[in-house]
Amino acid sequence: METLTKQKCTACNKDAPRVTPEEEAQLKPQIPDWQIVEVEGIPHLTRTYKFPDFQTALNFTNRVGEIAEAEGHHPALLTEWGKVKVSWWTHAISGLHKNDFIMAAKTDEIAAQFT
Ligand SMILES: C[C@H](O)[C@H](O)[C@H]1CNC2=NC(N)=NC(=O)C2=N1
Repeated sequence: METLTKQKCTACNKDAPRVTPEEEAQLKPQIPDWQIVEVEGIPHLTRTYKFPDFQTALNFTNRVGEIAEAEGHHPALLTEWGKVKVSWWTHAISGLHKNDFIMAAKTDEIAAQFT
């Protein structure tokens, strides 16, 4: 099974396929520090990263924004002093798509550059 970080997002519309439980079980081990949480009935992939200060948190936020723009797939970002909460889900299908797993893995790659 291909590494998530090497994959690109696909354009999503309302008919895009949600990840199946089997796919989720196969993909989730590549993003072990992420949680799947339901928000208003919609599953989100979410993780909170810690940073030494606000400026570093903001720099990370902007880097995640850059890859979101590059991939055409966007997160929810809550940037606070010393931490950033990142959530990925696919609005078009009100659920989780493979794109969300790809972007969570790419988010981890960016975070690794801040350690
Ligand atoms: C037109 C534009 O490509 C779409 O609205 C994209 C933008 N980014 C997106 N990001 C996410 N997370 N879900 C979407 O459904 C989505 N749709």
